[in-house]
Amino acid sequence: MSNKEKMRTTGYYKEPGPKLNEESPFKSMMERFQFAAEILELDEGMFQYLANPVKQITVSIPVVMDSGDIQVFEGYRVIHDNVLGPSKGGIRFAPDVNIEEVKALASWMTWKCAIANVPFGGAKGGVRCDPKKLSTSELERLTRRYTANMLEVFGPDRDIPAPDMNTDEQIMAWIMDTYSMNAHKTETAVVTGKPIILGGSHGRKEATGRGVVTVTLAALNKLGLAPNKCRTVVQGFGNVGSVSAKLMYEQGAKVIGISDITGGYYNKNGIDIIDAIEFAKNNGNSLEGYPEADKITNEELLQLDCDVLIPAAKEDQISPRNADKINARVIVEGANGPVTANADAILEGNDIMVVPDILANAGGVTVSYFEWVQDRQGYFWTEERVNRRLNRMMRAAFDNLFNVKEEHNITLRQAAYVFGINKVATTLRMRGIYA
Ligand SMILES: NC(=O)C1=CN([C@@H]2O[C@H](COP(=O)(O)OP(=O)(O)OC[C@H]3O[C@@H](n4cnc5c(N)ncnc54)[C@H](O)[C@@H]3O)[C@@H](O)[C@H]2O)C=CC1
Ligand SMILES: O=C(O)CCC(=O)C(=O)O
Repeated sequence: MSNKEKMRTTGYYKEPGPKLNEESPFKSMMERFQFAAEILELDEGMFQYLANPVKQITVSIPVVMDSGDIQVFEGYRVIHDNVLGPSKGGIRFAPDVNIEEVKALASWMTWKCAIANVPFGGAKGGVRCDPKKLSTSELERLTRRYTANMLEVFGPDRDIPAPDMNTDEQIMAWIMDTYSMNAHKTETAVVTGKPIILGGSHGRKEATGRGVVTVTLAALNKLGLAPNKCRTVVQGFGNVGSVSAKLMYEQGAKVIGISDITGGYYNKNGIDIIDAIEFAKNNGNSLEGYPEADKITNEELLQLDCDVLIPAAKEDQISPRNADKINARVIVEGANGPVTANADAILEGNDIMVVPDILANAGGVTVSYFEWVQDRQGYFWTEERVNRRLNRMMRAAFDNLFNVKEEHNITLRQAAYVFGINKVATTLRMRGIYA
């Protein structure tokens, strides 16, 4: 049976047709998985094992709102796999998050942890809510109730959440506290991305953006481009985007475009990113009204003529709809899933190198691993040590995948899936779970 047929039997593969959502992250993930499975000649049992998450949990989260009314939210946690170790992955709060999206994000975490060489499986969580419409105390009650519903799932040796879109160190602190109250002891290692005072790690907040820039520099080196000659565009100005923009700026790159949910901001002479970060900080974390650049749309931003494009907002931003209009030499995926699977070939055909998400944004989970190690040892590292080790691990991961790419004559994304899936499959065979 071909892998395509196997996917049909599990319902994962859908023939292209009018009902198909061509920009579904889960579909993108499965198409790339299928390609790698064929190269690796995975047998059917292994294919089925790795295609299916080990656990999918959906919970109802009743919250007493400030008005006194009860509102019920839906929350998810998907454990894709725990073969390499306890499962690991962020939690996002967003109005449109759903179980299919969380399933894709959880399996990306599995391959990402394998590539980053950290001893974790993959998981992801989400709560369907609009955090901007919640007061701080509503957000706290929501987070604590979600955590209470996940007490049997989370645990420092079982499943360890972290921040993702619209979640931050305060939310991680509430998760840690709720879990600890129920465990009757302080359990810092149950979650990463915490405030430093609660056992967080130096450098975790900046880690994802820092890792993005490490692999960007490695990619530019392969292309023979000097960072200080590169016009850079960054989509998204949250945790990942703002740090990536700042570190590229500090490398001497001219950052000509930045953006957030309010739109794009373009200045052909380059934007002072330190100034833009300060502006957003004093403007409710928003770039709206940023005076030092022209306002453009997010769509126009993605099509700017540049050397480096870092999509660091959300999934499905570059698809066949606009892939042909991308004018970059290299795309470095700060976000998870910003390029859809059916845009890959268009970008490749236009000779645009793509550094895939499961490599490019692995700096976050790498420093989360450092945080977990520090919490368990009760011994904390300096920021300099964290950054040095992060840089070394990201560079090693890039070089490793570049070798796989050259060996098989495939793209860096295909190399990432081939390496990640092969590592998990090999471990699984050795553990004997599959026997
Ligand atoms: N925070 C982390 O450590 C990691 C995050 N990621 C991924 O990076 C991406 C961004 O995450 P964070 O920076 O943590 O989120 P965040 O919530 O801090 O920032 C998201 C940013 O994207 C902007 N945005 C949202 N929708 C947009 C749109 N349609 N167009 C343009 N901008 C838009 C928001 O305004 C905000 O500036 C997500 O895909 C996330 O899964 C990946 C690895 C780790
Ligand atoms: O830091 C972590 O554990 C996971 C971060 C995350 O959710 C991701 O890499 O997508």
